[in-house]
Amino acid sequence: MLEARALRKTLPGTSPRVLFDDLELQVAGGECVAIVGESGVGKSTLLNCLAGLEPLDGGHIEVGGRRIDGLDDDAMARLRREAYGFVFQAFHILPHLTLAQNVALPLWLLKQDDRRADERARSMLARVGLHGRADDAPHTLSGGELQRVAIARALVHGPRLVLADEPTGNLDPARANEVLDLLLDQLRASGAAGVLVTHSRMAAQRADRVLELGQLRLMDITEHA
Ligand SMILES: Nc1ncnc2c1ncn2[C@@H]1O[C@H](COP(=O)(O)OP(=O)(O)OP(=O)(O)O)[C@@H](O)[C@H]1O
Repeated sequence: MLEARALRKTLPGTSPRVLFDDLELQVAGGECVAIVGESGVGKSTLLNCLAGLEPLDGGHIEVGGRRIDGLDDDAMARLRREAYGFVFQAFHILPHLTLAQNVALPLWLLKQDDRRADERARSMLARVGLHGRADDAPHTLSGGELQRVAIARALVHGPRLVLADEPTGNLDPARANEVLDLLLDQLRASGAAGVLVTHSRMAAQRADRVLELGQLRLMDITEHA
């Protein structure tokens, strides 16, 4: 589902710094890998490169069989809308929209019929345990509940790849566990590939594989995580 080969990224500046070189990453559909590593090592930058939001110096990336390198900005933006789901620590839930409207956003961007988008958003909210809250405003929800909304929104359009950056960073351990269970269940059910960047050992251990970014590559540390 995700194939990244020979990725190279250098940070520009007066003294350019190589963040990764000859980096390989393959993630199958329904599989979730965690990426860990010291602060500043380049985890979020790698996620941005996988999303086509930051340029690479070399290598190639395929998502659902489509190469993303070489796509122009419009084609990349389209592919991102269709094939990607994003979950971030800060939720990015829009305060003036209801929960159902927030979850329906990816479907609106794909120009789906409003009524059908609303139905799918509501059914997705029910799947993440927020049945009956679809017409509520985001400010009435707790942090854990908001992260459930973010997961519903990331998956509502059936993406092939879900990128999550510290999705449990601001939640207490019990809530973090629940949110992770939900994310992993939904990934497996939908057959999407998941890449989860995290500092949390607990979160990393829940993934199918744990990869550490260090010395410019990803190393499989699943056995030691
Ligand atoms: N736009 C940019 N221009 C220059 N340097 C940047 C830019 N964005 C990030 N960096 C640098 O790139 C390095 C990697 O940052 P990145 O956020 O990817 O690390 P990280 O591993 O995700 O860190 P953390 O775990 O602290 O979030 C850092 O040294 C950071 O200062």
